[in-house]
Amino acid sequence: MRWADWLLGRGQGRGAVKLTLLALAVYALFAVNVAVQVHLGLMQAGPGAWVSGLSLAGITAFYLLLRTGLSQQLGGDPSLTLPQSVFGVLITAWGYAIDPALRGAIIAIMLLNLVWGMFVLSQRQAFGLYLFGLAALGAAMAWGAATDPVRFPPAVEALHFSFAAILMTAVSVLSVNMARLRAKLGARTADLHAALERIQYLAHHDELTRISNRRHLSERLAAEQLNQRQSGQTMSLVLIDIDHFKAVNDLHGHAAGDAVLRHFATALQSALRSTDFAGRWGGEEFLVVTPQASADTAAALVDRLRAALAVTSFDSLVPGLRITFSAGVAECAPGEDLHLAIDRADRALYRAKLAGRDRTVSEFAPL
Ligand SMILES: Nc1nc2c(ncn2[C@@H]2O[C@H](COP(=O)(O)OP(=O)(O)OP(=O)(O)O)[C@@H](O)[C@H]2O)c(=O)[nH]1
Repeated sequence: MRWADWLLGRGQGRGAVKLTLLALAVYALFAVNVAVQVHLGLMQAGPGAWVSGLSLAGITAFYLLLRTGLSQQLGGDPSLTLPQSVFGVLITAWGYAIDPALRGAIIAIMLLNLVWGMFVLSQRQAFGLYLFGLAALGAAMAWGAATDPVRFPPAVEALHFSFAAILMTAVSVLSVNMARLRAKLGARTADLHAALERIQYLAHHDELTRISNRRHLSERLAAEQLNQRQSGQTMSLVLIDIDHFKAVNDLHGHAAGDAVLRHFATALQSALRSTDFAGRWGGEEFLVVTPQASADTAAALVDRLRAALAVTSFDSLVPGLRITFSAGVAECAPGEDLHLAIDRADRALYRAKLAGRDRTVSEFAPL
């Protein structure tokens, strides 16, 4: 709805603008009430106009700060809930001090000031606002009773203050409890977000090497195949298998084997171009996908990895340990069944192993 957008804006602070408009409506009705009181001779015109005018001007200023987004630049809480509540308390206490005709409504208005921040203020802020409201009302009543005991009979003021204190304390207990609940809920939501992020991470990554797992690779591969259909270009797949890895485990222990896998995955990631992606296909086997690349381009990537691995030292794990790998490269034509291409890469890898390991073999699609 366009007029609603104009009134409330479209940004993040829409909720706060809405609440401030509600406050503006309350103060406008309050001003109408004051005007009726003045008309009936129950209140003096001067103080009535001052209270209504200042409260409307103040809340309008808050509305403009929120609606124009200026409140976001002021730092602190962009909804300006605490300043608005403090303003409400001050204007209420001051209005009472200049004309006690507001006596009938004063407690209700003070309570409204406390309730206003219930869904935003922290426990400390809610408690502080309560003390401030009590002090401001007490000061207005005490000042009136001391300076004008005819219009502010001390006994009546004391009685009203004690009613206000009881009700404001009760509302403040509710408000502080609400803030505590909100804080708990916030912490729980943050925990859930963190858990969800962790689950999403684990769903896509191999826990040991921190690179993509087989599930994520398969998803990306399927997406890449769609791109490939549109571009009509060949992509290549490379299956890589670390040579004699069982011996690493058997001779140096499973922990050393794990560390070798992590080192290997890191070296593999650094050898990739920005468009390539790789992951752990299973055990000591890795799959590299090179979009828009021929088998020769993919083999060049494998050469880079072999060169990087040749200068990678595993001495910190096992002194003198050398790691080599075998690779099978297969081109995948647009629209070709991915499984067939992976099978071809697997066959090429097998041939590389048979031929003596530490080498790359390419297998091309049958014509
Ligand atoms: N440390 C460790 N070892 C693993 C992991 N996954 C698989 N392996 C081991 O990897 C080894 C694979 O051995 P094989 O399939 O016999 O192959 P290989 O010894 O590498 O020999 P070739 O592939 O023929 O060169 C097995 O000993 C598995 O236990 C892992 O996550 N951590």
